[in-house]
Amino acid sequence: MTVRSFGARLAEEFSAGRHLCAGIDPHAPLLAEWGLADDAAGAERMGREVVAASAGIAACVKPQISFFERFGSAGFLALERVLADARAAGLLVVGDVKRGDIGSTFAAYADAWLAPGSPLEVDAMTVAAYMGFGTLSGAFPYVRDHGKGLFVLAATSNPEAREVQAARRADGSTLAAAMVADAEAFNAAAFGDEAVGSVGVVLGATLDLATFGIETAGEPAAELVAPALPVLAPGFGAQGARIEDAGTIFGRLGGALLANESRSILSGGSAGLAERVRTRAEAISAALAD
Ligand SMILES: O=C(O)c1cc(=O)[nH]c(=O)n1[C@@H]1O[C@H](COP(=O)(O)O)[C@@H](O)[C@H]1O
Repeated sequence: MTVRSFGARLAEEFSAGRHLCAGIDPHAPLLAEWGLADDAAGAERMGREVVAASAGIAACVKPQISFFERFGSAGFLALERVLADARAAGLLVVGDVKRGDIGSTFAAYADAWLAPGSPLEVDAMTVAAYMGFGTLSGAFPYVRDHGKGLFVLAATSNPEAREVQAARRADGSTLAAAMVADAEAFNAAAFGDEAVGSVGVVLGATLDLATFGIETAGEPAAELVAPALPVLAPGFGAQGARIEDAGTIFGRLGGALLANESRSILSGGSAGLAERVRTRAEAISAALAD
């Protein structure tokens, strides 16, 4: 059986006009607001409700591992159930695990999150390549042959990002721009004949990307010449960026954009969740269609 690449599955979402990535971040105050206990069962319930509200509306969901990990093994079991629901609903899942390590141990993280049949199997995971892009190589067989994806932290949405990620390497490029270039080079080599690559980057929507040496000028259509670079963009909503401005913020990088909102979708209780997911999904497709 031919396995479809992660990029091909993303391309299908984008063609259907879906660009929202709904975050699953069961913060303690949000669980309280939902009338749920701050325990694994509460986190599971919130996660499964987000999955149900996102199916067919969002392009993907993004569970943040920390909120499950704090409950130990019960939290991991809760996450496994959320992941099973997402798979059954046909939703892409980006595991927000931000893994990074020397190559030999990073490979085991890749086995945990990307190996087909693993209890924690997701479609793509967030990774840190600050120990060198090559440390990610243990994940490449899953990406090339098993339809998996990576999102490499490049210019993150937090205010402290600049001191590290705008720093220049010996070759003159910023660390952030080098991550983008490495991801693009991987995609060109492994997925040159596809519309969308399978290795993407994380670029914060809160940033002036030009100051990180990342060029956004141009239209998304031009970027889709192939393979387009998937961009996971957190920072909308609670961190201050407006989803309506996504087209302006990302320019040519808007073609393969996944816009994430977590707290702004989750806050307000369970009752209005489906409506909040729907309005954010409509707002991001409108912003990128303009
Ligand atoms: O990799 C991420 O998802 C991520 C990268 C980044 O640069 N900034 C960032 O906020 N995130 C994650 O995106 C989510 C943002 O949540 P809200 O600020 O509540 O929308 C959290 O799960 C963060 O851990």
